[in-house]
Order: sequence, then structure tokens, then C-alpha cells
Amino acid sequence: MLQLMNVKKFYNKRLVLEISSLKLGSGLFWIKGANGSGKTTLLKMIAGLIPFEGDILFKGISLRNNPLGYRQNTSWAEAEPLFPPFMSGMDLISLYRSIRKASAAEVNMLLELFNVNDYVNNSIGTYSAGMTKKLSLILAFLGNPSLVVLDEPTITLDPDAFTSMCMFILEKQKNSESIFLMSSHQALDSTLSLSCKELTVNNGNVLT
Ligand SMILES: Nc1ncnc2c1ncn2[C@@H]1O[C@H](COP(=O)(O)OP(=O)(O)OP(=O)(O)O)[C@@H](O)[C@H]1O
Repeated sequence: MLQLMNVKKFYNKRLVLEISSLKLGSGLFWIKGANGSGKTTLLKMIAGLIPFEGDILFKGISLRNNPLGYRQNTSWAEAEPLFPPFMSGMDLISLYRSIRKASAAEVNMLLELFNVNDYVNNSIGTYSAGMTKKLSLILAFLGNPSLVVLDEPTITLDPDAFTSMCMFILEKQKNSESIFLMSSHQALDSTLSLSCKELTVNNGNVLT
């Protein structure tokens, strides 16, 4: 379970989010909301990337009291990912693989699934936006993290990559205790959207 308790987020003294209590069980969550409503801010707090008041717990582990333990379960993919252009995709995958203790078989499965074998050894500076996005999703999925936070995962993906992402998420979700949080302005694949619970960020709060 993911639990937000008395969470407040200010930017330069401006209160952007105030969530007194939110509890999410395992499953897929589709976060909606108008531009500027606070979706990215919410996801970055849950991913442990930005400071805030209050606390967030995942499987009982407090982000405030045990930030390392919390982040060991958590992965994050940026809406518009930026990686060092001089590294190759495989350099980053190898780095993440060693940190997350992922197997070679899992790496190969993800490379195949997202069809990146042709360019994964090239430097990231040569990648298109969609190629970079696919790399960011592979990195987010590597090592079976149980809290996966994806900001706008669908943008710049071609239809095949979009289907691969949906297949992966649906497969992982079966018999799993994991939580996938995704923000999107776009319609999701119908199978995926049927499996998603919708959350709306509005007026600084999250409506379930
Ligand atoms: N680093 C920052 N400094 C100051 N204000 C910020 C910062 N990041 C976001 N904001 C403000 O916080 C509010 C929420 O922004 P956020 O990016 O979370 O919205 P969003 O729902 O993800 O928007 P979009 O759909 O356009 O991506 C906006 O009013 C924005 O101007």
C-alpha cells in the first residue's frame, strides 16, 4: 500500500498540493488533471525526488525516515527524459542492472520487447525523442521495482512501443503487489484503461 499523510508541497511559498490522507492499494492508477494542476509534482514526491512536508509510506516504509529503503522499491520515468548524451543506452542499462540486481534474461526481454537492439549500443546523443523514451521505460521496468512511477509514459511512443508498454504493465500487474502510477492526457490502450483506477488532481488535492 502507498500512503500519503499530511502532505503539503510549496513552490516559493505557494501551496500547490495539500493531501491530508491518500491510500492506494496495489494496481494501476491513471492520474489525470489539467495542465499545471500538480500531476508531475505529485509523482515526483512519490518517487522521492523533491522535498515536501508530511510523509509518504510504501509497504510501511517511510520516505522521510528511511529514504534509501523507500527508494529501493521505487522507479521513475520522466515525461521528457534527459540522459548523458555521451553514454550509450546499454551503459545505462548495465548501471541500472547492477544496482537493481536484474538478470541478463530480463535485460534481453526488455530490449526485445521495445525493439531497441539496433541502437542500444549507440550514444544517447544520437537518439530521437521516442528512442530516448523507450530507454527510460526499460530503465524504469528493470529489476522488478514494486512502485513504478511514470510521468506521461505515452508521449512520443510509436504504436508498437505503446502496445509493448501496455502489455508489460498488464503482465506485471497479474498476481502482483506492485503499484503503477501513470499520468497521461492521452487515452490509454483500452485494455490498460479498463484495468486502471482513475485519480484526478484538482484544486491541489487528489480525487479518487
Ligand atoms: N520548479 C518549480 N518551481 C515553481 N513552480 C513550479 C515548479 N514546478 C511546478 N511548478 C508549479 O506547480 C504547479 C503544478 O505543476 P506540475 O508540473 O506539477 O503540473 P502538471 O499537472 O504536471 O502539468 P502539465 O499537465 O502541464 O504537465 C504549476 O502551477 C507550476 O507552475
